[in-house]
Amino acid sequence: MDEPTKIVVMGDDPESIAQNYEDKELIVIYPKGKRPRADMLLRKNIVRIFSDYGKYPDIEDLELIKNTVFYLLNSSYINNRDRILLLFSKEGEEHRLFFDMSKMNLPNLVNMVSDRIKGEIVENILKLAMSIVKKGREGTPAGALFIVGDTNNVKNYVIQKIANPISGIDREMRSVLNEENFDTLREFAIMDGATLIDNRGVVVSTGVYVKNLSIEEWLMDGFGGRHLAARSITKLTKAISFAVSAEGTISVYRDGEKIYELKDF
Ligand SMILES: Nc1ncnc2c1ncn2[C@@H]1O[C@H](COP(=O)(O)OP(=O)(O)OP(=O)(O)O)[C@@H](O)[C@H]1O
Repeated sequence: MDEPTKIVVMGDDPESIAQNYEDKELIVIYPKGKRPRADMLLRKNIVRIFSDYGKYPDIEDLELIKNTVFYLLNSSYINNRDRILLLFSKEGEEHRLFFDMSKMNLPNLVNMVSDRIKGEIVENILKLAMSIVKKGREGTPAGALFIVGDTNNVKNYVIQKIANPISGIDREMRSVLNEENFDTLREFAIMDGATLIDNRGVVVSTGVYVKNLSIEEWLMDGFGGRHLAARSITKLTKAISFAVSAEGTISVYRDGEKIYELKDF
């Protein structure tokens, strides 16, 4: 086995594994409700990620591990040249998996849309979408629709349902590139309708509806309004759309096709 370039630690007790790797850089994923010990907070070679899902990795739960790797890849914690040693603790035992990312051919959303949207914008919209899944609306599930790029053209196909609620907010506070804005942006995004984001990552409108959805597609696909709108707008324009369903799935559309899906992280 080649030397790993990154070590990812997860499971019911990630810290007991992490302490065996004092001199290594680690990405430690904490399960719901587990807070880092003080000595872990002091360690500089640790990236801490908190999973709110409350699921513990099971040796058989490859779906969860796959989604964790997807998430790390699409949030740039790892890249497709890394060799990953994934360690997880389960009921006092340490299980090991080794992934050579260059051999895995995993869908990397950033690459799939790099001709249209900057990678850092994609990463942050994905993070914002995931925070909507995790936090919902006061504890109940919430959804959203982000329509990103080709904004002038997109405006021809949408209507502003209510006076644009975000227009009074400073431009800097409307940027998805600054994670400090996420609380505000999340509140606007979970309101009725879609959120338009320009190709600099600035939210330009919220509460817009995609017009003239095809009734035939609606009937044929059994799609809900949000997913049909997400798909339709990417057929009509060069925008990329991110639909966050109330069930917790994030779907990304380009040119009328779903190109990526993230769930159960
Ligand atoms: N044409 C549209 N343009 C923008 N947003 C829409 C449109 N239609 C529906 N939505 C938004 O999607 C929300 C959910 O609508 P609906 O339940 O029909 O969609 P869905 O695809 O089944 O939803 P979910 O994504 O939660 O599964 C609506 O409350 C509204 O905020």
